[in-house]
Order: sequence, then C-alpha cells, then structure tokens
Amino acid sequence: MKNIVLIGFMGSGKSTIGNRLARRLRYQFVDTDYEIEQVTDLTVAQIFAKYGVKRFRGEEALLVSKLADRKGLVIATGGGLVIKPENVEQLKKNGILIGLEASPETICKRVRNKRTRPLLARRNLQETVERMLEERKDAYSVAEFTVNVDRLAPDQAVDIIIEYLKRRQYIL
Ligand SMILES: Nc1ncnc2c1ncn2[C@@H]1O[C@H](COP(=O)(O)OP(=O)(O)OP(=O)(O)O)[C@@H](O)[C@H]1O
Ligand SMILES: O=C(O)C1=C[C@@H](O)[C@@H](O)[C@H](O)C1
Ligand SMILES: [Mg+2]
Repeated sequence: MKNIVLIGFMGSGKSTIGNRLARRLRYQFVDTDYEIEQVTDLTVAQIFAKYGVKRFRGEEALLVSKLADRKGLVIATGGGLVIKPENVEQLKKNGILIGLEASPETICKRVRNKRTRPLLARRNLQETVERMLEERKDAYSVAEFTVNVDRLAPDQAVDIIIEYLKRRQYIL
C-alpha cells in the first residue's frame, strides 16, 4: 500500500480530488496545508504573515519527514511543497507521485474567490500564475503520471487516477 501523493499548482484540485480518491480507495487522507494549520494552530496565511515563507517551508519539510515512512495514505500536498528536492525524495520512498495540471485560465477561475493563498495576493492574478507556473515547471515534472484537469470534474479525475494505479498494479 504505497502512498498516493498529489502534486501541482494551487487550485489544480489536490485537496478536492485527494479527498475523493482517499474515500474510493479507503485510504487515509492527509492534506499537508491542513495538517500544518492544526499543528501550528495558525492558518497558512497567518504563518506567512507572521513568520514568512521560510518558516512555512520548514513546517512542510518537518511534516514530510513524518509522513514519508507511513503507508496507505492519499496525500494532498501544498502547491509549493515539491520545490524542495529533499521533500520529493522522501515522498518517493513509499509513494507514487501523481501530478494535477491545469491552464493558467482554469487556475485563476478556481482560486479567484479564495483569499487564503498568500502567494497569489498580488494585483495581477493571471500574470502571477503564469510566472509561477513557468518557475515551477521542473518541480512539477517529477510526477510519474499527470492528469490535465481543465475539462474534468473531480470524480472524472479520480477515475483516471484509479485506472492508472490499477494498470500499474499499484492497487488491485
Ligand atoms: N475538477 C474540478 N472542476 C471544477 N472545480 C474544481 C475542480 N477541482 C477543484 N475545483 C474547485 O477549485 C477550487 C480549488 O480546488 P482545491 O482547493 O482542491 O485545489 P488545491 O490544489 O488543493 O489548491 P491549494 O494548493 O491552494 O491547496 C475549489 O473551490 C474546488 O472546489
Ligand atoms: O504554491 C504554494 O507555494 C502554496 C500553496 C498552498 O497550497 C499553500 O501551501 C501555500 O499557500 C503555498
Ligand atoms: Mg489544497
């Protein structure tokens, strides 16, 4: 029972799809942003505002080191977690990395009414998203299988991921 680790940009659907995937597989669901909020008793936005991005990345790395040895989890990662190669290395030990990919237009639509993502709290959302996607292209390319979710409902994305996991015999 390897962990299924969802990676991708903010708004690509990691939390939504991860939650549903975990239910379908009867795996435990872990959302790294949510876990960090529980452990620190602060919201992600508060951590950024009070302590800065470095501290948040530190919390992510600490959590990854705890999750890496576990099994049978669906892990929805924070959008920037795979920027650190050490995190990727650790998650790969017991995990299958699945990428969720979406166009800047889709991402902008899906993050627009959320004020919880400090890195997107800039004036020109589309420009910021495009720049960050370009900067992170290599970080997201570590996924062994990537689903483009532009035209998929969450459950359709779940079906495609399950089909892949079965085909590779990661699940029965
Ligand atoms: N396939 C989809 N079709 C339509 N809406 C979607 C789809 N997937 C997610 N959404 C919606 O888009 C928004 C962002 O999704 P979600 O929070 O799951 O993304 P995320 O990748 O976890 O983002 P973050 O990295 O910021 O945590 C949510 O409002 C969700 O309901
Ligand atoms: O892409 C990112 O760097 C982030 C994504 C979110 O999931 C949060 O982890 C946080 O807002 C940072
Ligand atoms: Mg999320």
